[in-house]
Amino acid sequence: MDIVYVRDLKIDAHIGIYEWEKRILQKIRIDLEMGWDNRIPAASDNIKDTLNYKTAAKRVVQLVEDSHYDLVERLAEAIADTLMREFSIPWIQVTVGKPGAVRGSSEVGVKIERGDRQWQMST
Ligand SMILES: Nc1nc2c(c(=O)[nH]1)N=C([C@H](O)[C@@H](O)CO)CN2
Repeated sequence: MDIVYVRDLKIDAHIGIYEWEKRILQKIRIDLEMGWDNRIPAASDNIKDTLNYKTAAKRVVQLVEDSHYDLVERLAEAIADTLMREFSIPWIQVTVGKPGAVRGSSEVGVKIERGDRQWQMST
């Protein structure tokens, strides 16, 4: 399966389980790996045939900025669900990281995969 990806997308989010976290914005970091048949836009050279990484990234920024979840697990699920539904993505991997949340670690977070990884591209 081909992939369209967005790496190291940094967004200010309301996220966290503690009261003090609910009052502040924290930087989170997002990686997306999205399954797509890239042979079609490669043949047409037309943006309409792509999974447009700019549009997808902007949708994630909007979703994160409009949300306030406790857990990174919940946010990762919301991102996966929204992108799969709105962009007809067959398989997605979403990483949500909180840099600096744990002393001594550069980043903590979750990585989830949703959809059909065996999805076959049309021939
Ligand atoms: N698996 C998780 N563990 C923790 C989370 C989380 O969202 N998922 N969140 C926190 C706190 O919000 C922490 O980031 C504050 O520093 C702790 N563990």
